[in-house]
Amino acid sequence: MKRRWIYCDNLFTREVQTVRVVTTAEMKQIEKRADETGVSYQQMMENAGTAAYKVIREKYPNLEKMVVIAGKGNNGGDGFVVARLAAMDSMQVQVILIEGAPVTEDAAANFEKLKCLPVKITDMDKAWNTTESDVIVDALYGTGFHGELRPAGKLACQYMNNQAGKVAALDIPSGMNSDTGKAAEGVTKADITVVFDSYKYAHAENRDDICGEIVLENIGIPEECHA
Ligand SMILES: NC(=O)C1=CN([C@@H]2O[C@H](COP(=O)(O)OP(=O)(O)OC[C@H]3O[C@@H](n4cnc5c(N)ncnc54)[C@H](OP(=O)(O)O)[C@@H]3O)[C@@H](O)[C@H]2O)[C@@H](O)CC1
Ligand SMILES: [K+]
Repeated sequence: MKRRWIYCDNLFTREVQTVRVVTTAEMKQIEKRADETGVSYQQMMENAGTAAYKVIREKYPNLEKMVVIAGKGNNGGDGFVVARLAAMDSMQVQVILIEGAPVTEDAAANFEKLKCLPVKITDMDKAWNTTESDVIVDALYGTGFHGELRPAGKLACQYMNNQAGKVAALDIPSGMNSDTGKAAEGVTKADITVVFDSYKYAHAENRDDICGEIVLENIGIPEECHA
């Protein structure tokens, strides 16, 4: 795998940092290597959701109500982990399924774990008025997003963008192409984006208006898997 680097000039400290940036295909290779070395896909999802939940709690310590907007892929799976941890912390949690039940094995396993917890699982029509929520977790699309938003996704992004609560995007704000940074019409505007393992090219586009604050989190992938 060809490793690419970009240089970020931190405006506050003028410190120049070197960071790793990967394509979606490279990220899949990294995850595959991690799985082969014993860090299972399920464990990576658990670590991603746990890391995101930790960041959300640190940034917004007085949370009482959370809404998770979930897609049917693995980004949605990360969102189910966040929802579970929030419910176990006695937060009021609502999960809104935008495109029905999860279709990937790992996301489906995490969805099942929600069923024994006091989590409201619903679709958009029966959702709470999320103006009452402190934080909205964008777990709709991550690196798997391509093309333009379809009607259900567009409605969900509009819903997130119109709320008073903070929007925390998992990996990539929904509607942004991971490899090109191209933003689809109606893209989610996040206050914070928690990035898993490596920056993607979308994060290097200086779209603070879409990504908000970008926080990179380790999800337990050994360093040698990136080589
Ligand atoms: N691999 C791992 O183990 C780990 C992965 N992790 C996480 O997984 C994320 C990547 O997951 P992913 O590859 O499942 O893709 P994801 O971003 O959920 O989206 C796919 C879904 O979106 C849909 N879709 C796409 N475009 C669309 C459109 N325009 N309009 C409507 N739908 C559209 C597409 O549907 P389709 O186009 O196939 O009909 C499919 O159902 C990654 O960002 C990270 O958060 C972490 O947990 C760490 C471990
Ligand atoms: K997302």
